[in-house]
Amino acid sequence: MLRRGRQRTGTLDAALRLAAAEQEAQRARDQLRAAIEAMPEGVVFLDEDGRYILWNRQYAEIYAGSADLFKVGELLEDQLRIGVARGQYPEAVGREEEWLARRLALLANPGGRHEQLLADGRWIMIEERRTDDGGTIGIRVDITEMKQREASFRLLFDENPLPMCLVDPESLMVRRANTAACQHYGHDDAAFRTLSLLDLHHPESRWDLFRDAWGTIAADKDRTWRQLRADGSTIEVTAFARQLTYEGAPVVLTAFVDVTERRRSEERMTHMARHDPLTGLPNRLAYGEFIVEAVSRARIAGQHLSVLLIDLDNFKTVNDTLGHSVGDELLQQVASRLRECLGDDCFVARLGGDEFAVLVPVAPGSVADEQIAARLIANLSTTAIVGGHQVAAGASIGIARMPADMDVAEQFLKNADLALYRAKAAGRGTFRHFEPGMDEQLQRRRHLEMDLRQALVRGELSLHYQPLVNLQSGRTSGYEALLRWTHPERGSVPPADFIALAEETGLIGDIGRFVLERACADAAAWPEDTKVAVNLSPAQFRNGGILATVMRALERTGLQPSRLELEITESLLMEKSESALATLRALRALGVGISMDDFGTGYSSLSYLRSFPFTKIKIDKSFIRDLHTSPDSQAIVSAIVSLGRSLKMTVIAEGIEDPADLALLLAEGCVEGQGYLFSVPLPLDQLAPHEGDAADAEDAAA
Ligand SMILES: Nc1nc2c(ncn2[C@@H]2O[C@H](COP(=O)(O)O[C@H]3[C@@H](O)[C@H](n4cnc5c(=O)[nH]c(N)nc54)O[C@@H]3COP(=O)(O)O)[C@@H](O)[C@H]2O)c(=O)[nH]1
Repeated sequence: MLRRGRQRTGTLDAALRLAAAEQEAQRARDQLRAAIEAMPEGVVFLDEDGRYILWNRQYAEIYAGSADLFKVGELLEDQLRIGVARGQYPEAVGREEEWLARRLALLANPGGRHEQLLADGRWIMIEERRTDDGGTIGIRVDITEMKQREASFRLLFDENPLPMCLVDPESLMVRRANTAACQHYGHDDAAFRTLSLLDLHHPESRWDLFRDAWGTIAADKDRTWRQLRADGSTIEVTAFARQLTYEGAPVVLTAFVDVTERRRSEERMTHMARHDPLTGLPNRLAYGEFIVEAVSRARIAGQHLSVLLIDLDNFKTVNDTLGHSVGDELLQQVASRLRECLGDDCFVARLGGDEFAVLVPVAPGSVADEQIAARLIANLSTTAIVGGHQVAAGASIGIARMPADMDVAEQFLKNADLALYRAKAAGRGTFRHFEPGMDEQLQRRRHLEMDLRQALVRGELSLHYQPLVNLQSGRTSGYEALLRWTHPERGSVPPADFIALAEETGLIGDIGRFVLERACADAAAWPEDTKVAVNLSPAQFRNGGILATVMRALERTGLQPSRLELEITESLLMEKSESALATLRALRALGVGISMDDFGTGYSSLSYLRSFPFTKIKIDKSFIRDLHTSPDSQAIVSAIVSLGRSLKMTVIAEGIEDPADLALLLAEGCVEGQGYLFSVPLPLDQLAPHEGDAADAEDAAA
């Protein structure tokens, strides 16, 4: 009884222990289930044969297409087969057995991760591991969003028209390059993967990459680099870099914008802004900048500089007579000659028009600047063939020195300009140094110019007339028209003080027209046999239109062309201008008389007499002034008178003041005379009756 009782008690205990153990196991299973249900991933437990033990709701949701068949003890392999049959795995379609074999092999050797595409488009990442009891725990993570992001990135990267690379931030090796990068650099993707960012850099600018520091680039800083293409050509790119993670590793996404063309056009624009397009020389702007820097450097270093301001003597004539294209070609040739003549240490620029400037470093006390100026003048004076014509540019040069003349850049050119003005006034083809006081003279000249511009408008210009007397008959054969300027404050301004200024400033055009029209109009009222002589300056020929001006004056006033005499000087013929000679011939053909003024003062007067058939030669007053006391002057006057007779040209002597000189001229047979002995130049309303005055003077000479 007791034994049976003990047996019963033992069985009960065992049953109780079992129940308790089962309870414990159930509690553990419940806890495990609760734990895996709380996990966001799908979780599945399989036994050592690959049969289902446990899975959570997320797992069932992922495989909703076959979850109805999930049962404890069922083989995962069977579920996979059913899933394949139901079309749950698109990657298996058409190669079902192969897919299953691969999947089961992964299941049999768990430990890694792989991805799986489901029929509804979701991507699942599977990670399987062995458990201690030989079973398997499987984790399923929905990576659909990540896969979409990756696909978008790939699309953005691969299809991007901008060249892009993924670069390893440590080694700078290119991990991937997109199609645009392959096309742009000329490397294929495989070649790219063997290159580092340094290999893309131009050897001379590799330092840029180090200087920019990769860390700085990665910190969203954009840089412009010089790089090389596969064919060796150089390009300039702006690189945009951003740090990101690619396939689980940090990379720097680098996009390159090719700025080669933009840079080139910027360089072209900068070059154009600072260079003269015609000659390629630096322009006034570049010169101004250069001189400021050079002066400040020279001041610090105690060096000396000279500015040579060059103005071409014959440019305007070439331009006006041969046309602008010849003028342009002349400027180009001058620029080449300047480059050839000057050393590398000289800076040459075209400041505009026919004005060039050279900056020359000189040793203290040296006259190297003068030697250069002389060399340039000699070179530019030699004839060149321009547009099929023989042309000598000729040049005048103004020199200013630093620090001798000043040490401020702005004053440098101004002083050279003043010196240039002096060089031109000295007859051109020469150079002059700046001298203190020049500025004051220039100011005076500018004021005079301003007043002269107003003179015509305000009616301050008028004509005086000086008789031209027939020495044999004593009759007044005509009058020379001489310009007079009466300024309200300056008073009477002599022509010698303003004619040259009018020529240089171009005002001679308007003034010359006024003189011609006034003189023709006044002469039209004189007796029919009385002529009028009008002075023409070479500048009126250079600017063209003189023929038309004369014709218009004759037409408007009705004066017979044969009653007009134009006085020209040798300087016009010295210019050897074909067009000036052609104009003279046309005027002569009209019937207008042409008189050579100041004869004997030029260098080769006789040769000019062959260039053109003058109607009259006027012996310069310098030979008449001392005629009766100078045997030399007598010989010259005698020669000119006989020359005129042989060439059938009337000879007139100007500046007759002394009756003794008149007597000698009469004895030589000089035809006409002019001078204070007969009359000073007078206003129209004070002209004496023609015949009386001259006869009186001749009586005095007898
Ligand atoms: N292009 C133009 N030039 C002109 C015009 N009007 C004048 N001029 C030129 O200016 C120069 C000075 O002229 P001006 O002061 O009028 O002197 C003239 C005469 O007054 C002077 N002269 C005349 N007789 C005597 C004399 O007996 N003695 C003496 N010392 N001087 C005298 O000579 C000047 C005339 O010279 P020329 O022209 O050579 O006959 C002068 O070069 C003028 O040509 C103008 O409208 N246009």
